[in-house]
Order: sequence, then C-alpha cells, then structure tokens
Amino acid sequence: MIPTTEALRELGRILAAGGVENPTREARLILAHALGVDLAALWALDEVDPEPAFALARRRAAREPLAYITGAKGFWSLDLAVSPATLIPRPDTETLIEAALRHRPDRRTIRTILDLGTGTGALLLAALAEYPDAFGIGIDRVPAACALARANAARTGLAARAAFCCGDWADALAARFDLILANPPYIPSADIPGLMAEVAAHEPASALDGGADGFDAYRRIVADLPRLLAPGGLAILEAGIGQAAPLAALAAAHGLDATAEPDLAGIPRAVIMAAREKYS
Ligand SMILES: C[S@@+](CC[C@H](N)C(=O)[O-])C[C@H]1O[C@@H](n2cnc3c(N)ncnc32)[C@H](O)[C@@H]1O
Repeated sequence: MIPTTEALRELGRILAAGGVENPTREARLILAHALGVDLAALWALDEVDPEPAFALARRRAAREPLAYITGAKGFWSLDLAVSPATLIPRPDTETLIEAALRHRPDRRTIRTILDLGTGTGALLLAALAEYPDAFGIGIDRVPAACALARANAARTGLAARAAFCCGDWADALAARFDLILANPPYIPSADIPGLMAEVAAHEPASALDGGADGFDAYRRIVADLPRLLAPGGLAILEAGIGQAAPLAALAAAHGLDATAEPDLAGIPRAVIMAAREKYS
C-alpha cells in the first residue's frame, strides 16, 4: 500500500512517458477503475494498492484507448460496453441523433429504425431511447460486434425493441424504414497509418477502412437507400472531414435529396437524405 497521492503521481509519470495527452486526469480515472470506485470515493482513500492500476497504465502508455481498458464509454444518454471488435463511439457521431431529433421532433412518428454498421449499437440504441414507439435492427459484418451490440441493448434496457443481425450492409434486408442511420468505415486506406496511435494501432480496420477513396461503404449503402426508405423516411449518414459534399452528390445521383449538418466543431458531419418528398 502507498499513499493515494503518490500512486497518482507515479501513474501520471507512466502515462506521460507514453505520450498520453492528459496524464493527470487519466491517472485518476485509471486508479478509480482499478480500485472499482468512483472519482469521489478515490479522494476518501488515504492509501491504495497501486499495482493493478500500474498494469493498466502501462497498457494505456502503449496507447491502448482508455475505453478499451475500462471497457465502457458514454454515448448520448447511454453507458455502453466497448471492445476491440469495433469502434469506440465518438461524440461527433451524436450529431446524427441530434439531426434525427431536429428533423423528426415528434417522438411518436418513427416506428422502424435501421442502423448499418451498428458496432456497439450506439446509434440504434440512442435512437431507440429517443423514439419510444420504434423497433430497430442493427447490422454488422463482425459477429463479435453484433454480440456486443446485443449485450448493450440488454445493458440499456432496450433489448425488447432491438434486433441485431450479422450481414453485409443491407443485402439481406427486404423492408423499409422510417429512419436509417449509418456511421460506416470512411477513412481512405492510405490515411490509416497516419491516424493517432490509439486509433491506427488499436481500433479494427473493419471499422475504419473505407477503401482507396474512403467511399466504398458509402457507395454500397447509398445505392440501397431508395429501396430501404419508407415513404417520408430519412437516412442520416456520418461523413468524415471533407466528405459531406461528395456524399451529398452521391445521394443526389441516386435520386435523393441531401443536405449536411455540422458537428460541434463546425465540421459538416451528418448528411441527411430523403427520397421523393422533402424531409422538412
Ligand atoms: C465506424 S464503425 C461504427 C460503429 C458504430 N455505428 C458507431 O457509430 O460507433 C463501422 C462499423 O461498420 C461495420 N462494417 C464494416 N463493413 C461492414 C459491412 N460490409 N456490412 C456491415 N457492417 C460493416 C464494422 O464492423 C463497424 O462496426
């Protein structure tokens, strides 16, 4: 056992040596997680056994994402389990839920939701939490991601309104949906090695790699939207930096109206698409 302050100092040193951006804050989070207490309770402890936290800090110093170490990440109103099978949900992706709520503010109008490339289930589960009459399907090609999303549906109390299937985008679906959400892999293959170490070395290529121009998944998904959208339905796709305009053009080429909305940093992030009639 050593004094808590000394443990935090040593944890901070391990993290800083690995180039972790905010070592002081993460030292507290890692120590609290290792001890199974919350941050408030941490301050009540005069002495701690630091060894389990040191082991976790060494993983973090090797730039493993904190969320993979703690096993959880907040998204929208939900606390989700995460795993290296898929992407850690990002705050930027919440822009898609904001856009859905802006364009479909009446919570009773959305009955069917499709989430393509569901990963942790983040988008589908956040949408189901907001649209209480909706049932949703999440599709992912990676079986371990489907299992994780299913576990998250149970964890968030939404399992009765969610189903998850393994599949290649919407190939196996013959139904129409009021709301379609997708945050597909969109990083151009050649850009992946240059991403921050947490992403490039630890998050799976299956969740990141969008092919040579980043548009492989967009082309597949957008081509299917006309047959997947219910009358009056909306599709909202996440775009990477600089991708919103070409993605809207791709949608237009498939007969869809499309417009982009920015994330909190002002980057056009959510591309909203609708068939036939206008969405607002
Ligand atoms: C960028 S991640 C998004 C995960 C989650 N929707 C989110 O926003 O956090 C993309 C997801 O698409 C899945 N995926 C990749 N190719 C796919 C395909 N051909 N069919 C279905 N899912 C696919 C990946 O396994 C991954 O979980």
